[in-house]
Amino acid sequence: MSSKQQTPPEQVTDRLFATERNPEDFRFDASVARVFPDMIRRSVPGYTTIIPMIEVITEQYVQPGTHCYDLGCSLGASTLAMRHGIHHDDCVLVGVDNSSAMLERCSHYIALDDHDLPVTLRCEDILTTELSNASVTTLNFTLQFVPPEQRPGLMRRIADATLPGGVLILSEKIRFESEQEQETQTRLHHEFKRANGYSDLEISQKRAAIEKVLLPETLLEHRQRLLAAGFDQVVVWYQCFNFVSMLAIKSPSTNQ
Ligand SMILES: C[S@@+](CC[C@H](N)C(=O)[O-])C[C@H]1O[C@@H](n2cnc3c(N)ncnc32)[C@H](O)[C@@H]1O
Ligand SMILES: O=C(O)C(=O)C[C@]1(C(=O)O)C=C[C@@H](O)C=C1
Repeated sequence: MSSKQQTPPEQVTDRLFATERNPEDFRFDASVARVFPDMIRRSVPGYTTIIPMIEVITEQYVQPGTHCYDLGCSLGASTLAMRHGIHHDDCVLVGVDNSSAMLERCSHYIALDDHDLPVTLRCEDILTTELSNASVTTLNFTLQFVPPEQRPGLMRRIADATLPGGVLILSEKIRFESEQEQETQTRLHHEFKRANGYSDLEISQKRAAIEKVLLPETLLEHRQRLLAAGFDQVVVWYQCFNFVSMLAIKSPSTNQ
């Protein structure tokens, strides 16, 4: 998928939840794709730090002649960060998303990005997309939308596809064992949204819309599943309120 155009897609302010609407589960449809850069920047504390760090981490762990995957690539922000961190022209970079509305816009952003490494976009389910020979894989706020019972299988498939010395960058909204901490971190997250111009109505309607589709887990659940899947080390390299990013590493000495 590639189409060169001179102007980027219009930058639109997210007002999707600003007026009263019927309760409906959140979906990555065309209306979300249209406002997504604004929505994710104003909703996810640390997103604007995490994206450039994905470039730094990719640069550190990418291996020549390997595949790099961005699973749930949306408009390609994390894909482009990976692209800028890859300095081997024999690497293959693949972005996967099952929202055609997202991928259509993603292809424009990729065409506008002045960089030689080609990006392959697949409109596929990350649960079944082919993965192999991977040095760096990214799940930047995507696993949280996968049904929990499907998560162990996906983690195993990623770990099996990852070469010795390779990594998974996993960013997620998390929940906390302690009710008190859960309440404090949620309040601070909502304050972050308020500081970014979201009203109480927008915050509460978005909360209701994502309640059944964005299912956060604890850091311990993530860590245990990553280790059980075949990664050797899990490092939390970023946290702001209830949003974290982890690095799951396969030891260079691990035999496949
Ligand atoms: C929060 S967005 C990811 C943001 C993006 N990684 C970034 O850094 O800007 C989650 C994305 O995952 C995609 N997604 C969710 N479940 C998926 C699945 N099972 N297969 C493919 N894509 C999926 C959604 O369509 C959405 O575009
Ligand atoms: O948790 C929330 O309140 C959010 O709005 C988070 C979140 C996310 O983490 O992906 C939810 C949906 C959109 O993709 C943008 C942000």
